[in-house]
Amino acid sequence: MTAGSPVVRLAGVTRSFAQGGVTIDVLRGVNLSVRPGEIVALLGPSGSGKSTLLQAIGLLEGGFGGRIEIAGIDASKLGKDMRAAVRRDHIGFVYQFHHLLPDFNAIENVVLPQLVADTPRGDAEVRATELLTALGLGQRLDHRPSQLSGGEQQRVAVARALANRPRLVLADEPTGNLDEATADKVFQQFLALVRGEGSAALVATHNERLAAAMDRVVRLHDGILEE
Ligand SMILES: Nc1ncnc2c1ncn2[C@@H]1O[C@H](COP(=O)(O)OP(=O)(O)OP(=O)(O)O)[C@@H](O)[C@H]1O
Repeated sequence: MTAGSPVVRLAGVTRSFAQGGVTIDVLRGVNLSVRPGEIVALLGPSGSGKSTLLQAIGLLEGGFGGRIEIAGIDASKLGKDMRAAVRRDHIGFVYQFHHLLPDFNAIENVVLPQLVADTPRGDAEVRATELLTALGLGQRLDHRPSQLSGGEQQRVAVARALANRPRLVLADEPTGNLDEATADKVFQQFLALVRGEGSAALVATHNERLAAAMDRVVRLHDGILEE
């Protein structure tokens, strides 16, 4: 990938689901470019296909039409293993519910994805400690998820998403599960950290106020993306 080339480039991305003999066209030709370091809000009503679009970009499933490029790699025609490799090397995920491993403490949850990416354990622990400390969790490193508040759990999930220095962070309602005050605080920390790391991000949200804090807003409407 050359310096200025997009982290994500979608051209004519489609996705349909067959349900009880009826086909719903959820994505009907989505075009999108995200530049390195750019933080983009993905707005759209419930059921408009935001999660489906993040799944396309996250290379989690097949079944999409059109072209999906991640970090200059045409992922549309890759098999499952190659898609997993692109995902591991370039993408971090934050979900509405944290999906942390319950039997592992905060630092281990942030170390594990780095071990999967062949980072030596010592380096992975240093990185995890730095990220968690930057998120205000320096005193919570050895707490398991059940010993953390909802906001703290989401911050561990943010640290985990950034652990492998992804070029792209995909976030699906990352603070949708938190009360408003906590959501605002966690979201500001998320934005500051992503900006500091220089990662690009695409953040699905219903929240216009959070969207306004990002660099650009795109909206899904009738299966098409509008600026
Ligand atoms: N695996 C599936 N099989 C059938 N239909 C699906 C499947 N996944 C999603 N859909 C349908 O696709 C549409 C878009 O769903 P999606 O979850 O992407 O919307 P969303 O914008 O993320 O919604 P929300 O904001 O409520 O999370 C919905 O009508 C949903 O029912």
